[in-house]
Amino acid sequence: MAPASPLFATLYGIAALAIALLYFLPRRQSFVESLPPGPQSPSMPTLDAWVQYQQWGKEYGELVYIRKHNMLIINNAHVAIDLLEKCACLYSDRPMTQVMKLCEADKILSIQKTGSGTSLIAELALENEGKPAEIKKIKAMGTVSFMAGADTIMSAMSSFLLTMVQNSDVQSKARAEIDRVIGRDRLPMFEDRRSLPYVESIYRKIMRMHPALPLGLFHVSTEDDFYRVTIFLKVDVRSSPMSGEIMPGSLQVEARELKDIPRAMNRDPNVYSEPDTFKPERFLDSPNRPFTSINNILAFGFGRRVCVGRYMADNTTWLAIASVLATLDLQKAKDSEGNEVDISGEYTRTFFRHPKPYQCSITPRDLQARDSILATATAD
Ligand code: HEM
Repeated sequence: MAPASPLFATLYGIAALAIALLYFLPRRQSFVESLPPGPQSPSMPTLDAWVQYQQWGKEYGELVYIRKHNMLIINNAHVAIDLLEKCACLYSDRPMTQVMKLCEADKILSIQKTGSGTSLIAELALENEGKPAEIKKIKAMGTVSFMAGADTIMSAMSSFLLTMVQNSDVQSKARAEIDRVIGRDRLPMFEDRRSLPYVESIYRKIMRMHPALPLGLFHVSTEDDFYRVTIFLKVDVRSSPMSGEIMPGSLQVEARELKDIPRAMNRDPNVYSEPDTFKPERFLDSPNRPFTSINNILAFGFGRRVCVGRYMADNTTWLAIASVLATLDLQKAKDSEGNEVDISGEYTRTFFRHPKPYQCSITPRDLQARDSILATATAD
């Protein structure tokens, strides 16, 4: 075949360029417009941040983008599952500031890494086989787990105690269920759990209404990504930078730091009617409830970063709740004239959320309950 003349080659080139421009430019524009909405240059809340985040969720939608801080706030459980679980390989890093590095926080497993398997600890232990110093650091994970576990379970238990003091009718119903199913001769055991739906509902309700970490923990994305936009844009994203900055003209959905807000998700009025009212009965309405998967307890977070201590936390908290209900009577405290002392029900406004100190009365239900409690102290 005869070679094309230079004139034809030039004309073909111009035509191809024009078609490419027509094809790309409108989409580039629509992509830029498709960045999630959010407040412009907001001042970021330091106390009760979840309240402001939830408010932004109401104003801007389930994904709120804070451009100034390069941060996405996720207020909706379905979006959190789509991004943090279904695309977990992209959204499972943790933020690491210079100050954290200077404090050697990059050695703490729960703040690291990447990785491809399901167990980060196992992966690191294998990588560091034969290096005692590194293995020692991996073992230090136990200490971090203790810190992560102690405050969170304490928060759940404090919320439970406060809620029972404020709702003695709920306490009585739970106690009646335990007496009917287990009797009075022994304390509840794990084997009893599925026979105690009302107690389970109380536990689930506490975890829903009072997540110990109402803001969750930051996830950081390691690559650009698109969500609910066309495949065409998805392909183009591969050429865009991973710096986490929005580059002019790059087709990038900004998703560097993500905050999932368990508190907002747990109080989503589209999912829960009267989300702020403590009514465990509502968990009993559908056939499987309240015994659904532990994955439905959003307070434990999402994806590859989901709380590693959640089975321990779930069992420990449930057993403590069931044992307290079986043996103790929780009431408002009384002053010297016999009047009930009011409880403000206020919570701390910081990272770990706890009820503020309040007065209450905790006594054994009766002599039999007292004996059951004392027997645990002498049991083998
Ligand atoms: C009621 C009790 C607990 C609650 C509500 C809770 C909640 C959470 C949440 C929200 C996260 C972040 C998840 C995410 O980023 O998506 C987390 C992470 C973590 N939790 Fe818990 N937790 C509890 C108990 C425990 C216990 C008992 C342990 C250890 C024995 C523990 C160890 C950890 C660790 C090590 C991480 C970091 C995991 C990682 O970054 O890969 N937690 N927890």
